[in-house]
Amino acid sequence: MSSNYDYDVLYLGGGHAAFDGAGPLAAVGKKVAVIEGGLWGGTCPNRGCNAKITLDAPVVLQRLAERMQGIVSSDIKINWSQLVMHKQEVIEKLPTNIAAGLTNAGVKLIHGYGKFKDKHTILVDNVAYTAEKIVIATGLRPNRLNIPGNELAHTSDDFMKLEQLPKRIAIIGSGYISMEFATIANAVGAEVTIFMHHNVALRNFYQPFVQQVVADMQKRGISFVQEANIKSFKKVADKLSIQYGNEQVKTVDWILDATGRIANVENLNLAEIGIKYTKKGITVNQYLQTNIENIYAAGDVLDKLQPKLTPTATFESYYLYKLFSEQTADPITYPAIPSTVYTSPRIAKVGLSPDSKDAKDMRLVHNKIPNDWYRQIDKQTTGESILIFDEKEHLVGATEFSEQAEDAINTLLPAVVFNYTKEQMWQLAHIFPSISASAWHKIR
Ligand SMILES: Cc1cc2nc3c(=O)[nH]c(=O)nc-3n(C[C@H](O)[C@H](O)[C@H](O)COP(=O)(O)OP(=O)(O)OC[C@H]3O[C@@H](n4cnc5c(N)ncnc54)[C@H](O)[C@@H]3O)c2cc1C
Ligand SMILES: NC(=O)c1ccc[n+]([C@@H]2O[C@H](COP(=O)([O-])OP(=O)(O)OC[C@H]3O[C@@H](n4cnc5c(N)ncnc54)[C@H](O)[C@@H]3O)[C@@H](O)[C@H]2O)c1
Repeated sequence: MSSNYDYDVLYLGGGHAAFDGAGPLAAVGKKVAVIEGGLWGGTCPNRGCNAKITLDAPVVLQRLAERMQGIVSSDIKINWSQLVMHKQEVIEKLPTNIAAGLTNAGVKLIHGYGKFKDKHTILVDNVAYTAEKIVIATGLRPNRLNIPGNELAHTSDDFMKLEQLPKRIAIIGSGYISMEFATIANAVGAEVTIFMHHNVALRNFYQPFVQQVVADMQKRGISFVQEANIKSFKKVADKLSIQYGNEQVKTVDWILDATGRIANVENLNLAEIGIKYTKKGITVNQYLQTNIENIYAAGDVLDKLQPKLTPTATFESYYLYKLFSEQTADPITYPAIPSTVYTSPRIAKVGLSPDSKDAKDMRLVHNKIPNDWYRQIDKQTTGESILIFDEKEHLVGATEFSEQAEDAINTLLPAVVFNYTKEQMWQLAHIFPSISASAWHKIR
């Protein structure tokens, strides 16, 4: 431990990028503090993953009942205000639990927004905290379209707190948040219109699968406006109007701006102490180290190629724990990071995409999900997967759209990350029947 500073490691921001590594680091004897201005746990538990998936749970039930129509009563209606209350009950303990976990591990918690005073000092409400190493983990915030009337639009944070679901909802953008929230709002009964920037939704996912999910959403009444070119939002009596395209107008009750998220790099005095960053986030080397030797960064706030997701933030936080506790001196080597869009059906993927250049000469196995007996038990009638094998028959990529795509892809993750041989694959005797047994049956 360094004697010159208050702490060995000080994290700025209290999301996954900080707390997943901060606890273990304190547990091995380092003096650690975390500064958080908002809720402990950051975006994922409070206004991201955990909150969103709770709102999605009755959609899954509704779809299941719809498929099992005739066997069970299919008329499942979702009570939005009860659902939002349930979501709140599920997530409201999380910040306290995360804070308690950190405190128990020996981490000092400092509440407030911090900024750099110098390269070893963070100021919170004019109180100085010094550390040998500082990790910037301040995450992202919602982008706001730079158009007249943008103050009339809302964010994903606002959506999840709505006490009543508005009747007509416009969603700007067609990325993760747009597609997931449109699915939920539509299932609850709202009339949803998605205004696309260009003509491609979920651009980082395998488009033939995305198109099938879009077609399903359209069948359920969600409208997609391509190349929307949004010009302004206006308030007209108690409604909102959207000016877009070629003098076109759409009247709605509520607008969700889901045009991406931007890095929290302002108000930290980064420029004053010379830390390099771009508008995509903080610039780091292969050790997650900024251009200032003792200052690191992790999580969504990084300018990086990896997806800005919780598993990435957790992996980076854990890497810094190992680096700071001298368990590694190696640069960070990212594993394949899986990702899911929680539409219904979902789209999930890991590793190589079927349309990538690297997959061109590989063996691609195309499966129709409804052909699998296990998916027939709840009458799944759509869904496909593509598995990609290299010349040594290692699984190097998998992508699926189906009701349980996230579980199918998750279960295949070790085969992709650890390059399992056929023999190793046979060493895994999965519980049967299960989604794991079903997914692994296809790769052995
Ligand atoms: C609606 C939504 C749904 C999502 N769903 C998923 C999902 O299903 N799966 C998935 O993997 N990912 C999902 N994500 C992404 C996931 O939430 C993020 O990748 C993850 O939270 C990143 O963690 P982080 O620690 O880097 O940043 P954050 O969790 O954003 O934490 C940063 C923290 O820093 C704090 N902070 C900022 N500035 C300061 C300052 N100056 N001083 C002190 N504190 C500061 C903020 O208050 C915040 O708590 C979702 C995101 C959103 C918005
Ligand atoms: N299931 C998950 O893992 C999950 C869910 C939600 C969010 N997230 C994370 O949060 C991030 C932010 O989500 P997001 O959906 O806001 O971002 P996104 O990058 O996924 O999508 C942004 C969308 O906005 C569009 N857009 C950009 N500028 C526009 C403009 N001027 N007019 C109209 N459309 C415009 C883009 O074309 C794109 O469709 C994601 O990238 C992801 O990292 C993950």
